[in-house]
Amino acid sequence: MSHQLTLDQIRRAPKVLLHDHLDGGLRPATVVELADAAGYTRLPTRDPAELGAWFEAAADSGSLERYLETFSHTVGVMQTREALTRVAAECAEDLAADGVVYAEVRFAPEQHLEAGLLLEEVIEAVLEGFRVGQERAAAHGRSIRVGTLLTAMRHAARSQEIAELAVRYRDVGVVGFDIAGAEAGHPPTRHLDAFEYLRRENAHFTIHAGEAFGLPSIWEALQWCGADRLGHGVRIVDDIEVSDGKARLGRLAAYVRDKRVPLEMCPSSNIQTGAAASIEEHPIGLLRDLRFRVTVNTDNRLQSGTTLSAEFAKLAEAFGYGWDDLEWFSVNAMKSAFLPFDERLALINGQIKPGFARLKWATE
Ligand SMILES: O=c1[nH]cnc2c1ncn2[C@H]1C[C@H](O)[C@@H](CO)O1
Ligand SMILES: [Zn+2]
Repeated sequence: MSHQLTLDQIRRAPKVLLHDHLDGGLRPATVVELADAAGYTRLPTRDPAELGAWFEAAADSGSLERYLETFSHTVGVMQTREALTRVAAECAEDLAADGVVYAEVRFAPEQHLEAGLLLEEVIEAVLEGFRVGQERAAAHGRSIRVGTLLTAMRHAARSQEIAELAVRYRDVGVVGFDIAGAEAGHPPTRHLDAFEYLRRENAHFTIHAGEAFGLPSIWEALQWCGADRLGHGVRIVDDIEVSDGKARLGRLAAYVRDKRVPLEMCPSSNIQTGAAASIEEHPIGLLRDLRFRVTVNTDNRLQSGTTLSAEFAKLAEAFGYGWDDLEWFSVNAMKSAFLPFDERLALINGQIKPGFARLKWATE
């Protein structure tokens, strides 16, 4: 039974993706075409293959700050309605082609105002793109549902405004809110007003925390801000001591596990930013063994040259994961989605479990 799963097999599994940035998932060829259309001249190369390699190499910096610098080019070419709609449509199509059946994709509307769009126009262009992409995928026999998360940048001061938009658009495709950007020096409590507002509105949010910065950031995100999920959260391992094969959880780690706080882990991204040393040493192995509510994600497919299937393939190789593990991660992710409970259940029982059952049966 314990044969190594291939990338091709994994692509056929019904997967769930909770942490994927719209401006970190463009096709390299699209970046080049959009740059040409907009007269954007700062790309390091106009050759799509070279550009893809450039993004990966530049993001492979060992520092979150330098990793984030690569976004100036993707954000730079995503300043018109047409560009935003195209990028969102291709995102939905690419995820569907990779076998993702439910995705939450995030972006920061405030970064797309350089050519004069209003925040509302940015959001509507992206929602339209996801609608088009889902339709195109369905026409190719691929079912995908995409929910949108609105991100506010943690170094900026627009989180309240963006949180209000997340609530305003919640019945038409926006399912939650997030903060992202450089973590050190920008604690989530700076945006407490926005989080308190969202809680009063019964809205959902996740916070990038415990990626470049350690336990205090995770503690603030959960206990001050009230985050439903943690973006990354890898540093929670700093509160776990392993000796003689036994793990001892500190109070924060115990809280995260006891409360079933979903961890949106992004293995390849963590290696590029220095949050983890290698796939083999990635905390996901320990956290999965300890039954934290771990999910597997891409973060930025362009900067990491990855797909959700490729992330699972790397984990399968490093930790010997098989279908049961992949199903566990997928059900974990679906349980943690910002969708109504009945819709989550319908996806678990209608698509994820039957899909894995078919794959297990076919490869027995
Ligand atoms: O992993 C990340 N940590 C913090 N910020 C990130 C990460 N990946 C992308 N971002 C930033 C850069 C994007 O421009 C922004 C919105 O998607 O979010
Ligand atoms: Zn992220």
